[in-house]
Amino acid sequence: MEKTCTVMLPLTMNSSEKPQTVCIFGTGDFGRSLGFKMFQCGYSVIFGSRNSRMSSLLHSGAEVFSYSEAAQKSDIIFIAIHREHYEFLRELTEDLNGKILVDVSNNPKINQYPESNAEYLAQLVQGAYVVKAFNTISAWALQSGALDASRQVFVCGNDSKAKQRVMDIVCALGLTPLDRGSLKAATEIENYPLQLFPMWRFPFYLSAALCLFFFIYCVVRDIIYPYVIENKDSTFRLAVSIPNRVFPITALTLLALVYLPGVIAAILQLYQGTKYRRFPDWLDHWMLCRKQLGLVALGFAFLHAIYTLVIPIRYYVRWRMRNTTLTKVITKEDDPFFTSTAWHSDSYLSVGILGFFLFVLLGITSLPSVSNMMNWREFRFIQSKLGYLTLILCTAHALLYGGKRFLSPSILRWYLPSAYVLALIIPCTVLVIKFILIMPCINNPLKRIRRGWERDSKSSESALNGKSDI
Ligand SMILES: Cc1cc2nc3c(=O)[nH]c(=O)nc-3n(C[C@H](O)[C@H](O)[C@H](O)COP(=O)(O)OP(=O)(O)OC[C@H]3O[C@@H](n4cnc5c(N)ncnc54)[C@H](O)[C@@H]3O)c2cc1C
Ligand SMILES: NC(=O)C1=CN([C@@H]2O[C@H](COP(=O)(O)OP(=O)(O)OC[C@H]3O[C@@H](n4cnc5c(N)ncnc54)[C@H](OP(=O)(O)O)[C@@H]3O)[C@@H](O)[C@H]2O)C=CC1
Ligand code: HEM
Ligand SMILES: [Fe+3]
Repeated sequence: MEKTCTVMLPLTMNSSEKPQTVCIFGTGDFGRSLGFKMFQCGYSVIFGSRNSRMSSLLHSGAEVFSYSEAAQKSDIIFIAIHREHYEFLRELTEDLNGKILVDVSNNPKINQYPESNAEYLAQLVQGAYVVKAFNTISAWALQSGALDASRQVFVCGNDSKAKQRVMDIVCALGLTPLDRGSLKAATEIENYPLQLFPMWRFPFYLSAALCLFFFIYCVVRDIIYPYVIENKDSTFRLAVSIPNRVFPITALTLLALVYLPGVIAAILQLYQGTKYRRFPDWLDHWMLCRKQLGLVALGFAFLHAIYTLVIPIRYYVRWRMRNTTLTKVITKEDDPFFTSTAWHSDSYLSVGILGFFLFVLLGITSLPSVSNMMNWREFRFIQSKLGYLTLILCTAHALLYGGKRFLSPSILRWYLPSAYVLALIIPCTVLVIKFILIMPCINNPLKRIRRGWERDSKSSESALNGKSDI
């Protein structure tokens, strides 16, 4: 669960105290916005600039000096300048000695330089304490106050006192500081705003691949097969029928893939007899993007629910109903009511609706504002226990929908079973393995491993004991 770490610090300055003076190098977009925000929050702001004339763009009360003069007036300096222009700071080494320099810079490309901008700044001005911060907050957001995106400010630096000073300022501006450790973390912090939804990439590509596969599969079975065998044009199915197969199948498969890494992890832990060995990278990454996988699955389930709503108003469905009724009337054929069929239809629909309800509940509890109100046990109860219940209900929905036809040879077309049969493979596998894992004879050793017990250390211990006995 991703919880934000909020460092609790006093937000306001004591009004009887003299306002703290901060210095900003650079009167560009970011420098001006940061200066304005700090001014609003009670700081006294001075700017260092190549041109020490007061600009009309700066807030009233701001003072502008040459870089060298400004540096002498404050012990904390924000460097709101692009990295390529840092070189002149070398000449100010004396003025900047012992000062805290806050590097706010970003680069246009990931890993553009061998070292991070903050480390480069630390090399240029050796006697200063460099802290990386604020690069994830945009100038526009600072100025407009509309911090719609993240309020998190990643901070890193080698000097803890300097870092704390910067974090105090972050808090005073109403933002959330996140301590990322030493200046070595600057590369990662600088790459962060350049990444485009990194945790969503795997779920996105996976769902696109699944959709494409099932789409082609359904086109072959439901459009090409009737055309080749009966010369029937079923292309109209491309609009609703096939999407309403592909989307729920993708949703169910993705939901199962949310719970698959958990069982693989449990099997690995049992096999290795310890929880202290790292999972392989692919499994680690998979575990970390389960939330995103789950939310993409929820999106597809929503599409299925909406497509299902329109079934009764479809021309094809109404035509078939009219046609069946007319045929029955003409042939004077009886149309008996089968309670078992009614049960079958109602039960798969009801199980689907309940599954969908729990699915939505999982989605709601993944909202930070909701998950922040829950403790760890409550969150795990919903995500893990109710999550499995969701998987059981959705799998049962598809199984019941298949009903008796499920594996009958008559539904094979060119030896291909219905798409939902394929869709059931992963969910059923996950549920069967989970069922085996929760059996006491397997669950108990697993629980012990998770509490820190190690099989190897015990066997090596007993081997040692054996040796000492000899
Ligand atoms: C709509 C939707 C929304 C979701 N939202 C969220 C969300 O907001 N946040 C979220 O985290 N997930 C979310 N998920 C994903 C999923 O529900 C959770 O990850 C859930 O907790 C998985 O349960 P589990 O029982 O499989 O795994 P877990 O119980 O988490 O773990 C499975 C196994 O891995 C082991 N394990 C896990 N981590 C470690 C570790 N670090 N070291 C050693 N062993 C470890 C456990 O001991 C256990 O054996 C969402 C899913 C859906 C469908
Ligand atoms: N804009 C944004 O939303 C964000 C910007 N940042 C970072 O903040 C820093 C400043 O960005 P931004 O304000 O947008 O950029 P601007 O181009 O608007 O401002 C850069 C400032 O650097 C100063 N400067 C010093 N030396 C030179 C030089 N040789 N040539 C040109 N300018 C020089 C100038 O100030 P003067 O004329 O007073 O000397 C100039 O105004 C960058 O490192 C950027 O990555 C980080 C997060 C968001
Ligand atoms: C509001 C809740 C739901 C309703 C009313 C509902 C209804 C239906 C209906 C009517 C069908 C048959 C479609 C057809 O005949 O073409 C169907 C099929 C199916 N549903 Fe649902 N469903 C719901 C939720 C879900 C959820 C949450 C999942 C799983 C994530 C799911 C997975 C499936 C699958 C896999 C099929 C088989 C698709 C096929 O091959 O045709 N459903 N559902
Ligand atoms: Fe989480």
